Amino acid sequence: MDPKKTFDIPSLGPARFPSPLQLSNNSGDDLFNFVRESDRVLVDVSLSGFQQARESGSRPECLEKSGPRETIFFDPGKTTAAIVTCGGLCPGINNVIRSLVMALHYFYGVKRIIGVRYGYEGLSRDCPHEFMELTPDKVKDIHEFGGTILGSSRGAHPVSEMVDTLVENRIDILFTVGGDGTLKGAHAIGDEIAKRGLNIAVAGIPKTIDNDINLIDKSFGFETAFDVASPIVRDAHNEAIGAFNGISIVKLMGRDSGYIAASTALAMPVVNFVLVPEMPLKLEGEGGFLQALEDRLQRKHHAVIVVAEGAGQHLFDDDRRVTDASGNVKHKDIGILLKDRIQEHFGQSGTPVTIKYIDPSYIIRSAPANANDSLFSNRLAYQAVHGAMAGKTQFVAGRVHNRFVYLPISKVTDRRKKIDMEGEFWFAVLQSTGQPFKMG
Ligand SMILES: Nc1ncnc2c1ncn2[C@@H]1O[C@H](COP(=O)(O)OP(=O)(O)O)[C@@H](O)[C@H]1O
Ligand SMILES: O=P(O)(O)OC[C@H]1O[C@](O)(COP(=O)(O)O)[C@@H](O)[C@@H]1O
Repeated sequence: MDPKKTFDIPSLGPARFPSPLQLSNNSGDDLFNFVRESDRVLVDVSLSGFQQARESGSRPECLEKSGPRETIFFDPGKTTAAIVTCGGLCPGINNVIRSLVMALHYFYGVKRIIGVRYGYEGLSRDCPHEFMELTPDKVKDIHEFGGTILGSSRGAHPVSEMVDTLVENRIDILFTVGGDGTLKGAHAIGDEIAKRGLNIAVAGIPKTIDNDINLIDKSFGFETAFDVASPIVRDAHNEAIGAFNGISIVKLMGRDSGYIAASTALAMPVVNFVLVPEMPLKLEGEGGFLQALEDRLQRKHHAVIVVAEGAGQHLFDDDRRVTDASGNVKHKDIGILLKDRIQEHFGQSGTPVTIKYIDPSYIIRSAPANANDSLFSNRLAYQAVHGAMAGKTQFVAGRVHNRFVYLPISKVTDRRKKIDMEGEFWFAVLQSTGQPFKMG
C-alpha cells in the first residue's frame, strides 16, 4: 500500500526509562512483540468517515499502533497523573477512570493520581473544588455506576490558568475524558504546555454517546446508549399497538449525528420512521413526513417514530440560536413539535389518533456501561496510559478499523462524524423501517 502520510503524534522527548512492564513480564518479552513487529499500521482512515472517502479518495494513512513501549518517558515513582472528565455524561466514564487508575498504579507503579472535580472548572484558578485522590481502593467498585465520580461541567476556562494549576500541583500527565469540546480544550492545553517548554503529557479518551467523533470506529458508551434505548422503543411499540391509530414518538440524543436513533431502530426493528439531523425533512405536502405517516396508519393503524434531538430544527418558527456554556447549540424539542403537528394534521381530516411522546434522553445517558462498553472503556484507558507513559502528548487513544491506535487530537476534532445518507448503514435503516427514501 502506498500511504498518503503519517499521522505523527507529538512527543515530549526520547524515552528514558525501561518500562516496568518489561521488567515484570515473566513470560519473556511477548508483551512487546506486538508493538515491536511494526509500530505502525496502515489504515484507510478515510473509509471511517464516509463523506471524506469521496472527497479524498481512499489512500491509506499510516497510524501508530497503541500499546506498551519498551522504554518510557516518565519515571513512574516520580510521576503524578491527573484525570478530568468534561461535557455530558456517557456510560463508561467510571470504567475509564477505574482502568486509568489501575493501569497507572499496577502496571507502571504511578502512586500519585489526582481526580480533577467538575471538568475543566476543577483546573481553573480559585476553583472551590478540591482534587480527589484516586487509589485502586477508591475506584475498585465505580464501574458499577453510571455518571462520573469526578463530576463534569461545560464552559470555558482560561488555558493559561489550567496549565498554571498543572504546574503548581506537579502534574506530569493529564488524562482528559471528553468529546469534541474537551479534546479541543486538551489540544489548547497541550499547545500552552509546549509554548512554556514543559514536560507535561496530555492524553485524550474520546467520550460522547452521540458517536460523532471523526475517524474512530466508535466512542465508548454509544453501544450502551442504544442498548438502553431498545427496550424503551419496544415498550413504545406496545403503547402504539395498544390503541387504534396509536403513534409513539421516542426522542433520543444526537445533537449533530443520528447514530443512536438509527442504531436503536436497527436493534429494535419495530420502528417505522427514524428522523435524524443528517436528513432533509419536510412535514407537509406531497412526499412529506405527514403523508408518509398517514399512508402507514391506513395500512397498519399504528406507528413508532424515533427522532434524534437534532433532527428537523429548521421546522421551528423561532430561529433564535440558544447555546450551552460550551457554545454547543441547544436544540428545541423536536418531539413536542412532531406531536403537535401530527395531532393538528389528523385533527384536520377528522382521523382519530392517540399519540404518546417519550423522552428518555438523560436516563439513557446516565446508565452504567453494558458489558461490551465496559470492555471497550477498559482497553481504551490502557492504551491511553501506555501512550502517555511513553511521553506521547496531544493524542487520543481510539479504535480505527478494529485496531487500537494513537491519533493526533487535531485529526479527530477537525470535523464531526455523521451518518452517510447514501451509505450501507442508512440503507439498512431504510430497509428496516420501510420509510420513504426521501421525506424532504
Ligand atoms: N476550542 C476549545 N478550546 C478550549 N476548551 C474548549 C474548546 N471547546 C470546548 N472546550 C471546553 O471543553 C469542555 C467540554 O466541552 P463540551 O462541548 O461541553 O463537551 P464535550 O467535550 O462532550 O464535547 C468545556 O469546559 C468547554 O469549555
Ligand atoms: O443537557 P446537556 O448536558 O447540555 O447535554 C445535552 C447534550 O449531551 C449530549 O448527549 C452529548 O453531548 P457532548 O458530547 O457534548 O457531551 C448531546 O446529545 C446532547 O445534545
